[in-house]
Amino acid sequence: MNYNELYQQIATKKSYLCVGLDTDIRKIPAHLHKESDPIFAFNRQIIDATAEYAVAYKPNIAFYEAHGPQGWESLQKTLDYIPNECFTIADAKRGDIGNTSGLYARTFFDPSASGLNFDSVTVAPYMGEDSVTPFLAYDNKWVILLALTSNIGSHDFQMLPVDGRPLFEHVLEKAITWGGPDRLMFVVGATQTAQLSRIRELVPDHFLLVPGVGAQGGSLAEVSRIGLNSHGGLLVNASRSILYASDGTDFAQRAAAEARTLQQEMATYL
Ligand SMILES: O=C(O)c1cc(=O)[nH]c(=O)n1[C@@H]1O[C@H](COP(=O)(O)O)[C@@H](O)[C@H]1O
Repeated sequence: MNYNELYQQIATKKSYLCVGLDTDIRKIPAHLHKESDPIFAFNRQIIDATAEYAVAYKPNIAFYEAHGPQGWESLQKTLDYIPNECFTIADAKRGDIGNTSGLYARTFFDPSASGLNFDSVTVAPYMGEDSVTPFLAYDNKWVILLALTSNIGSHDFQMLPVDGRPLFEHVLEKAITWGGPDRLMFVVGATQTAQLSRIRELVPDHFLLVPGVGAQGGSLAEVSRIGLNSHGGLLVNASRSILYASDGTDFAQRAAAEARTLQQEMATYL
């Protein structure tokens, strides 16, 4: 999916909601455990319930690969089920020496190799340019680079001063020389709004993937006030607050209600 198609979808749905498919077998409703593939059975109903409110879906790969081959199968079926108009994110946080990154890119971007055909993958910047550029070698595929993450550990390295400025600023400045706003996005945690104006100064046109509203307590209002640009420019993710709004047979209805509440708030900011 390209930049304009993504923006068009945001404008049409009046939403920049990304539903995170962090599907935890221990948290899904008991009645689904009798299904042959409980994870897919859960995801299918979540996708059906939220697709009118969401522009993107983000399966977190850990929740699938933890189950071995059966988990990869659930992931494949889930990806194939996501409506075509929605942007898809493999939240895998990969990155390694060049030839290894090349194989990670094939895993998520080359259906003839792996069966998977994601629009984007999350990548860690720590190993530098040659660990990131193999993901940029695929047409119409995106890298979503970790810039300033939502967790407390973000202070350990990302906020460390380097030449008088936090390390994450150097990551942003360097990375925009590798890919433009049509190929590269950045992860910025919703808990990091104190840094968001500065981030928007450095990358005014790039999309930001913003996780951390809902269960991690980030403010959609604050993120939107500072982070939106003329093309939307944000994908705001919520996972647990949508997926596990109920653990009963009404889980999909409750997920829809959560997604709708977020979408309606987003519509007021667009
Ligand atoms: O890359 C991510 O998506 C990510 C980056 C980050 O800084 N913080 C963060 O929470 N995430 C992911 O976003 C999702 C957040 O889930 P909830 O807190 O349940 O909404 C999880 O899949 C995390 O792995």
